[in-house]
Amino acid sequence: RLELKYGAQYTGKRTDAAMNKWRSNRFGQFIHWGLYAIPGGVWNGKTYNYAAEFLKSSAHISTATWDSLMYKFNPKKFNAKEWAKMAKKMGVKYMTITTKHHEGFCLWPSRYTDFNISNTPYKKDILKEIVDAYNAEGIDVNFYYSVLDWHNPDWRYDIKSKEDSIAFRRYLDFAENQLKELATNYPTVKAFWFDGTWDASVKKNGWWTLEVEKMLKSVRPGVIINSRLRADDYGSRHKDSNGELMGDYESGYERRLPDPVKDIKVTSWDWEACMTIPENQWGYHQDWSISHVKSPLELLEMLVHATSMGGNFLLNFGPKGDGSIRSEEQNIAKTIGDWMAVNGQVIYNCDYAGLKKQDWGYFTREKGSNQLNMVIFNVPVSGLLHVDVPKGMILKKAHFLTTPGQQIKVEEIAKNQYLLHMPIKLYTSPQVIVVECDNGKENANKYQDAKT
Ligand SMILES: COc1ccc([C@@H]2N[C@@H](C)[C@@H](O)[C@H]2O)cc1
Repeated sequence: RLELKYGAQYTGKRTDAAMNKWRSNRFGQFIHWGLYAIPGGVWNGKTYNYAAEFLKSSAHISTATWDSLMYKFNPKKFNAKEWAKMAKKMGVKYMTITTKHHEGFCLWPSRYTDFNISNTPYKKDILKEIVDAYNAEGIDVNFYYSVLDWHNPDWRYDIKSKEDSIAFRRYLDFAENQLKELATNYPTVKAFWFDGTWDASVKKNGWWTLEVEKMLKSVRPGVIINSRLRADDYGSRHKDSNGELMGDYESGYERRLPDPVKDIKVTSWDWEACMTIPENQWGYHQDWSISHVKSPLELLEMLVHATSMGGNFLLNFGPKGDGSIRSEEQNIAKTIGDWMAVNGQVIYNCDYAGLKKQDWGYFTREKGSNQLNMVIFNVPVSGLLHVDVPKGMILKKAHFLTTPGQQIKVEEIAKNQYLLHMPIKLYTSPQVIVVECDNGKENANKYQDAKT
């Protein structure tokens, strides 16, 4: 083991109230909103297929030209309460919003740069309106903050000269001041989601990433920091040079999920996957026909998949420049919300159940509960759901969550193996079966292994 000054500050999962709440939330809404939402991926009549929040670079737009979009930011259809109501109906328990994306434009009236909401026609502190509206719906709010900043002249991708190190040190002070401002002026913030930390300049300043983590936790005790902020003494990111996870949860799953078999080790730490609805658009893009757009059920399966592996799922919305929410996103919020209203108990406060992944779907389990949840996406033509249980676990009664009176047959077919007999019919949404189980009891070993 290496002696590290800027490595992981602790090992294992945090078990304080703030982290327990973050973990039990499970389902969150990501919001990417900034100047990039105004052009929405189109510039001088040309549509750029790359991620809309990167239009400045994909269309080779000068910083002066891009930054003048600030004078056009005046979202006439913006209504924070409507956004929050939609999110509530979708069933999210938290929301993470881009306070500042790579473009450097700040949604809050920062003292440390004029490139912020107060110098737009909108003028008002739009971040405060959003935080207050979501908190009023009982939804926790977290802040996304990009360390990478295309606007600030002191930003550096690498440190190659004395000038670079002097300028970048000014930049790090600027960023730390902004973060202190956010943690101080928005006291209900629960977590910080850092992005734009992959460049050499940041990797060479691991000390700063720990200083920021400590500062935020002193200004806002209990606040939660993602691993993506952190670099250690040797520039190792997310996990330090001893392989220990830095920050409070792993944030390496972006537009992808851990494999239920190959990546089963993620169940031993906290993690979150963030996901776009199109293949790769975080900010609003006018034309979603350029890629696959995930269906509500595709996204719902990802949420269940994440919960089944002990992780959170952060689903991204990209509001338009006028503050309205596109119909595809409204539809997804409604469809997922309808399912969550009935079945949310198999997501909220649920975790990895400790059983082997089966083809028909996912297991989840509420901490300490003797109830096993089965969420079925792929109904087998036989109607027989195979379940392998860990030694000493016994399955008893089972029923669909929505029809507790109607028993589902639980058949023990071999040692630690069961089949549940699912009525064969057309199902048009994911089915939930709850199974009463006993642990720690040895089932009579009435099955012997074949001699081979
Ligand atoms: C160079 O690759 C990327 C990919 C995505 C990002 C940003 N991270 C996501 C969470 C979005 O904010 C996206 O713009 C930045 C650089």
